[in-house]
Formats: sequence, structure tokens, C-alpha cells
Amino acid sequence: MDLVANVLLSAGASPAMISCVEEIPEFTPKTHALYINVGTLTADRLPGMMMAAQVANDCNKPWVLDPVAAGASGFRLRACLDLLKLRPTVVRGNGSEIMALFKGSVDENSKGADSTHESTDAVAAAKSLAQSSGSIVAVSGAVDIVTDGQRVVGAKNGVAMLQKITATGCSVTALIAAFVAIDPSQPFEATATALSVFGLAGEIGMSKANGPASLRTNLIDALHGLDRTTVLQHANVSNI
Ligand SMILES: Nc1ncnc2c1ncn2[C@@H]1O[C@H](COP(=O)(O)OP(=O)(O)OP(=O)(O)O)[C@@H](O)[C@H]1O
Ligand SMILES: Cc1ncsc1CCO
Ligand SMILES: [Mg+2]
Repeated sequence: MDLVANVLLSAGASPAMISCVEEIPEFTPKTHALYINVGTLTADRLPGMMMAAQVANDCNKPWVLDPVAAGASGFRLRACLDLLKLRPTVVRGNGSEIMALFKGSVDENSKGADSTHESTDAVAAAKSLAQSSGSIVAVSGAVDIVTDGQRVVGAKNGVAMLQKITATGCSVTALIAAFVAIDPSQPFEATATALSVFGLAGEIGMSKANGPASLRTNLIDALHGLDRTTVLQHANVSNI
């Protein structure tokens, strides 16, 4: 939650981390985008997540799902599939998470939050999931994949060390929500751009880092300092 909120602040967004069921109907309409992350899922938290998604849909707010460790247990998988039925604007997971949602079955080899698959192994699953769910599907990894079920692009910015910092995936999903909030009519473009910008901040941060802890700090600084010229010069997004 710390990294997610600080990444959003660095990018110029304004996070509010709300999980109290009593507040959700009142607060969700005030947002520009809702982000639901099941990382620390409990039976008590799920009804609030479902309610928030429903409120967002009722007031036409975009919302984004991070299905953390979707294949790790039956409870988690069902929760993610139930949330997916509420049609998030975007779902972003790692290769294993997107493949578990596509297959609809628990992954016996799941390592939990970390992926055991390359993003490029999940392209067909992501495309099919986008078609069946109606959501934009993004798969993070060495190449970040984004698809609306027809188009597929790859965003190639980033450094492998990002995997050694917990919640970089959660944070890039939050950034996707912030970018979708800017123009909800272009969620595909917003998702690819957010992934590319986050990866670029990782590259710039890594040039000054000694390891994961300093990369975490430099990543936030780099995101805060990014300008349009740097993004246009170094963003590496292409059709797949
Ligand atoms: N091998 C890699 N090379 C470059 N960038 C990478 C690589 N692996 C992951 N990334 C980047 O790291 C970020 C997090 O992606 P990752 O796939 O690790 O998410 P995740 O598994 O959901 O992470 P978490 O659950 O810890 O939040 C993304 O911006 C992604 O592009
Ligand atoms: C490690 C971990 N466990 C639940 S959420 C989370 C953060 C990365 O997804
Ligand atoms: Mg994750």
C-alpha cells in the first residue's frame, strides 16, 4: 500500500485507500477511477470490493482490477472471477495470474504473488480473456502485453530488478487506473502508456541504484521527474 500510494503521488495522482464497507457507496462516486487489488484478500474485505465495483459501474467510473495470486487458492480464484464478471475497464496481472483467470482453475504450481510464467506465454490467454470479459487485459513481464481482444501491443521498457521489489506490479496497476482516469474513452492506450512510463521510470531509477532498496526510492523519484520529451524519446511500445 505504501509503494502504490507513493507511485500515484509521484505521477501527479491523488490516492485514497478505502476499504470500509460503510464508506464505499459515498466515496466511490467521488473518484476518477477505482482500483481493486486483492493482494491481502480476506473474506471480510471481499464484499466491499464487490460493492465498490458495482458502485463504480453504476456511476460510470472506470475501474481496474489487480488479481494478485489469482491461481493460488480456490477462494482467491473465485473472488477474482466474480470481480471479473463485474467487467473491470482493465485487468492487469503477471503471466501466471492471467493464465489462471483464463483457465478458471487453481494453479498447482502457483508461487503466490510471483509469476512462474513469462508474459509472452500468456498472449493467447490474454486475448481470449479480453474477448470473454470485455476488459482490456494487460500482462506484465520483460515485455508488458496489452490487448483488447483484437489489438495486441508490447511495452518493452523496464528492468528485471523491478521483480525484486514487492508491489511494483500492484503499483503499475494503480498507475494504469490513474492514466485511465485521464481519458476513460481510451483505456487501451492509457494502459500501454502507463506500463511504458512505469518501465521507463524503472530504467532511469536503475541507472542510479545499487539494488532493490535504492531502486525503490529512485523509481519514485524518476517517475516524479519524468517529462514529456523523455517519454516520447524512450517509450518503447509496438504491435505484436
Ligand atoms: N524481466 C523484466 N524486465 C523488465 N521489466 C520487468 C521484468 N519483469 C517485470 N518487469 C516489470 O516489473 C513491473 C512489475 O511486474 P511483475 O510482472 O513483476 O508484477 P507482479 O508479479 O504482479 O508484481 P507484484 O505482485 O510484486 O506487485 C512491471 O512494470 C513489469 O514491466
Ligand atoms: C507479497 C504479497 N502478498 C500478497 S500481496 C503481495 C504484494 C505483491 O503482489
Ligand atoms: Mg502482482
